[in-house]
Amino acid sequence: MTDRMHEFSDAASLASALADEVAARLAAALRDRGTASIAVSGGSTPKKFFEALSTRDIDWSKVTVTLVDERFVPADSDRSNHRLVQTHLLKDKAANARFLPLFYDVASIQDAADKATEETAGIDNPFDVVILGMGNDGHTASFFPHGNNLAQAIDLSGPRGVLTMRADGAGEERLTFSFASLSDARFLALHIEGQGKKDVLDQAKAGSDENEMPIRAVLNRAATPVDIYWAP
Ligand SMILES: O=C(O)[C@H](O)[C@@H](O)[C@H](O)[C@H](O)COP(=O)(O)O
Repeated sequence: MTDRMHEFSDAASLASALADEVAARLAAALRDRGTASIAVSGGSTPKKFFEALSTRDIDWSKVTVTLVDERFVPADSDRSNHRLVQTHLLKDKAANARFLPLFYDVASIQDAADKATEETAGIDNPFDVVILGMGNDGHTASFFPHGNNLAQAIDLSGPRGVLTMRADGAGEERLTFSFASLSDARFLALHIEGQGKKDVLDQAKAGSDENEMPIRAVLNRAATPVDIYWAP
């Protein structure tokens, strides 16, 4: 699938432009269907974008926010993507958005994945907006190289929903939406920053082994063209 590069001079201008585009997409969904949905990634990159998006004046009360993936930690952990989104996005104008977590304090991570699948099943398909990040190892979402459930996670013939992932380099066990849940988002963005991540992207584009660099599954097989947002 073709991707579209959007390059910016700095992280602040990228954050503002991506927030404008996402707010416009969500507003269009609200106008056309009365509701809107967005799944965002965690990590360190999205903070400025989240802060900018939180100020955009749309009817957030009809927007469902969830996570592309989550570490299997409670929301009070400093490793929690829920905590990251609560701190940087779900405030200001976006304070009254509906948030659906992936982590649940249940007996096992599989029970949490099953509950997250059940709780998010009510979100209309496809997502209106999906924001992906990318690690220096070429992972995206929690599709980590050689992850124990990677083949299932990036199999587009698989079901929509949340599955578990364990992998070297992932730290905690992970909860992640499947690629089938994310691939056909109406707006599918990859948000990366720094020359190092640009080099990783170029390396991913130069090869085809998705087990080695799972971002390749998104770049090569996503149903929706990927809009890549990059700043040095
Ligand atoms: O839970 C996570 O860590 C994210 O969802 C993950 O997929 C992230 O997007 C990349 O690891 C990039 O992280 P950085 O932005 O910190 O480089």
